[in-house]
Amino acid sequence: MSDCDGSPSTSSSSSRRFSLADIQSATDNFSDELVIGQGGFGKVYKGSISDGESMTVAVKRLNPRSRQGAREFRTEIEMLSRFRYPYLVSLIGYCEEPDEMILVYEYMPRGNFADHLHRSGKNYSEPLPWLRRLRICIDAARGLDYLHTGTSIQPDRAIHRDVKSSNILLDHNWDAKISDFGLSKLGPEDQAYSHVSTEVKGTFGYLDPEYYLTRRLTRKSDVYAFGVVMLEALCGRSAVDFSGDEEQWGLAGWAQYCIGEGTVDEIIDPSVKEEIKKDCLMEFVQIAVECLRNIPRKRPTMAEIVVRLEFALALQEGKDSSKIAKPAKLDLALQEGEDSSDVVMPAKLTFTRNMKRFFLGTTLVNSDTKPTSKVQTNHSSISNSVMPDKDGAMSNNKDGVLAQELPSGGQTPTPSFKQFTFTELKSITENFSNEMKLSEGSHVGWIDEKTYNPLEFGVGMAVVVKKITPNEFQYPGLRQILDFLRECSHPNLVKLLGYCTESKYSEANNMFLVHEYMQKGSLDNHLFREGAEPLSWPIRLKIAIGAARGLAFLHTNTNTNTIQKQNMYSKFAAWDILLDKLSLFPNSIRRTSMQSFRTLECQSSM
Ligand SMILES: Nc1ncnc2c1ncn2[C@@H]1O[C@H](COP(=O)(O)OP(=O)(O)OP(=O)(O)O)[C@@H](O)[C@H]1O
Repeated sequence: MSDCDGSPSTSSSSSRRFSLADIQSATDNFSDELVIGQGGFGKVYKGSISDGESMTVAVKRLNPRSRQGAREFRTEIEMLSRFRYPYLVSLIGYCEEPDEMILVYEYMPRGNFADHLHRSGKNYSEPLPWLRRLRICIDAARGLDYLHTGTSIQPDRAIHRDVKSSNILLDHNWDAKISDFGLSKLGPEDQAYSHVSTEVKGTFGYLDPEYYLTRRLTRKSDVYAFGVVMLEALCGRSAVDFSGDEEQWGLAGWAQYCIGEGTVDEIIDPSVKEEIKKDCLMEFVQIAVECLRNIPRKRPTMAEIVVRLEFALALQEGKDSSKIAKPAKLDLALQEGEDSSDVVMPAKLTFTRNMKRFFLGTTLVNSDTKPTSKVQTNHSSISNSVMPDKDGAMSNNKDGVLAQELPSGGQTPTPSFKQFTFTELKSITENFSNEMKLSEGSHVGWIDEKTYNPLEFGVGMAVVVKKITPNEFQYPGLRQILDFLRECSHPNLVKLLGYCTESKYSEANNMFLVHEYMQKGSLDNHLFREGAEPLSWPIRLKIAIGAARGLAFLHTNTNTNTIQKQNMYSKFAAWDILLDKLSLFPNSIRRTSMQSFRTLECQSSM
């Protein structure tokens, strides 16, 4: 497991570097009147920066006496630059000068969840209704699920390590986001249940006892802490409270005792007690109890918690419980007596098949993404002169679609993707040979997993090089497409690795996308192909769950409007679901012949 406590670079492309003068001007020279919070790192100020127009921000200034500060400062920048998601607080920038370390975040006007639950702090006005508490828990669980699951472009996953109600911040609409990543740890993608031995860190009251005893940190430590947050939401008590009898000091222990004794009613926050529907309460308490299980393996995953909390919400909202399907256990393997953490969802959606649909016919949400009169609709009007040259630089032709939409200087708009040269693509696909052809416009090839450099047949990672015709990409333009694809980063979406726009070396102004190769082809092959080995029911269920997750992500998290979100696919079908080699066929041969690749891919949607 890699450790983010090293010294990651603070020069993040996605965060802005501020001067001390900028920050002083934003906070009225760190005026005490603008202090909105105080944590272990230092004071937090409300400020205002201008970036064309003025924006309210939260400014966290390291207290020079904080011993952990420098390390946490770098971890926070590293983490928040990698993981951007609606349920994680956004880092806007930072300031690093000889005696100053300052972080600048989006401002969350309703402060933290803890202050509302425990009725303290400036932001507290009146008790939060139960529905709001439930929705906040769901948002926070989504943020943690994303952190645990990783992104497909950024292969790292992470453990937050300091989940608590004061690290759940609330925006104007009461939407919740996870904050404070200073203690987080990065972990590799391929170890679902990885652990690392660390110096024990976190906050008392939320500390996973197993981690405390063994120093083995896993994602399930976050799950434990999240269970404590759920109990805080239910009981309106702090995780640690020394004001009562000794047995009540720690909320986790006390609440579990009461639940076990059947006296949970006595510890529910009186201000919400009458609001909570019985079946919702039962589901909620059951999830919390499972989060607090002694054996980390037996705790649910954050993904499962999200689904079950959504079910609890549906019950609370009065949906007829007989008509709501109780969520199937995501960890099917648990039903089969295996470790739920090792369950791999083998299904991923392909979403580049008909990209034009994602953009055409509707207006994009961002004002700067709206089609302009300069956008040409006749693809023959895109000439070589507006495409990047061999080094990716753009011409100055201001009338061209791409010239107008790519940043000046031809900087790669999506640094997470590799910009392949056409020569590299030729090398990867053995000169686009028939031997390497998967389907019309798609070739398979091999690259180095780390550098993405071409490798010889069968060595390294298999990828698909897919041709995109001008008809597909001319509207809304390359930059839009790449921005969109960068957003489409989810474990259940086929992972995009890079692209190539060297049109003058390719025929007909095509561009190319390079994405991971899903070795087992599309689902229809396995369901309908004559002679295909039947898929077992648990596998079908896993595939359905994986595909549903991919769709849910496309529907809720991409920067498109509602109509687009609901119409990502005109006809979603089995060939949009691709299967990889993981877990589906555990004994499959690692180096499969091209013939069998092609047999499986013959009806693939790529
Ligand atoms: N982006 C933000 N918008 C609004 N308020 C914020 C923001 N970030 C932090 N705060 C406020 O400042 C408080 C202190 O934040 P900080 O993350 O430094 O500490 P903490 O998590 O409460 O404690 P510790 O750092 O010791 O774990 C938060 O609880 C919150 O009330």
